[in-house]
Amino acid sequence: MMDIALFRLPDGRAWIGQGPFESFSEAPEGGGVFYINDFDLSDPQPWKKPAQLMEIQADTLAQGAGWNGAQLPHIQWAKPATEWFKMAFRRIRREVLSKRLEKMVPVLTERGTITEGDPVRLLERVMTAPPNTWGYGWIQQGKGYLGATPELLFRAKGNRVETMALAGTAKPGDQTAFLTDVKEIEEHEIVVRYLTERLGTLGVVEREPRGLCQAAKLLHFQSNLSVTLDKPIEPGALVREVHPTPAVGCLPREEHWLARLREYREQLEVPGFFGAPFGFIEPGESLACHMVVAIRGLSWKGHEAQLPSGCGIVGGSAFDHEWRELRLKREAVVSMLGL
Ligand SMILES: C=C(O[C@@H]1C=C(C(=O)O)C=C[C@H]1O)C(=O)O
Repeated sequence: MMDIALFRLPDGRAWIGQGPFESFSEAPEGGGVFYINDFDLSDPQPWKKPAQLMEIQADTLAQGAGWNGAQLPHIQWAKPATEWFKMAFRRIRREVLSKRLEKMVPVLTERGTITEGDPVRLLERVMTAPPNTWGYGWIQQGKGYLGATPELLFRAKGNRVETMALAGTAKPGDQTAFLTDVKEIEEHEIVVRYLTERLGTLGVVEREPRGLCQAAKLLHFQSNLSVTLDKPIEPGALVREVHPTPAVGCLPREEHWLARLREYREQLEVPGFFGAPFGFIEPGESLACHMVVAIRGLSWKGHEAQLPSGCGIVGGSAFDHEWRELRLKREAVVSMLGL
């Protein structure tokens, strides 16, 4: 099967690209190109232009993807162990309480075995994922990742850039308590402050009041921000400017702490796609660039599947609460993918 990239907007419009893909270091003119990288932005040529691009709908996906007889997968999940994560959690919390660090997002990965079928078929579920999410997928021979994320890194068109702070999590039933939860608000406002400062160097930033986002069985705080750029910036350069935000990274976003974050991610064997930017520039007249944060998804290599989830740790975080939040996030993915 050819390499495949997929991107779906919250309004349902979607595109599938079939390989071979040509790689570029800067977004090529004319759009119709995907941005695919890992969390560390290690690919210097992240813009991937497919040999063939098709705008698709949920019911025309199979035409674009060509299943070749692939069946829906069955995955047997193993319960994740607590030890390593607990150690990372304690160390991060200690750094936060000593006021050296404000926030960091460690990631726990549940692992599974694909006992039958092919995960490529899960693209169908990505196409019909709940509203308020962006679907993404990148599939190569024998490996890939896909998901539906509620988190926009930015949307850019001309000199106008829109973004959101999305952080702070609860179950929909816990809404009343959530709205006044000091720890969740702090976790969220750290991200707002970060984005305001970062984008403030590019133009005048406007912030909407903190609101709620309900996406796929979870509730988050969401604050929309926008900026009118003083001068144009290539979207790949804008990624480097803002990624990783403290919604999936750390604050301060200094090399010292980023190195520590990478260390935890390696120790916990977090798949590289998780928390990475994933994007698409619309073809034709529009040329709108959509860049999202690849969370709420799974990855696989051969018969091994990985299901990561992360949680922001601040001074007020308690292990049992965060452990539950990690589980809720993974359950939301499993349910969205119908696994
Ligand atoms: C890291 C994840 O989600 C991020 C972390 C959140 C939080 O800590 O409250 C909320 C939304 C996302 O920014 C995830 O879904 O795994």
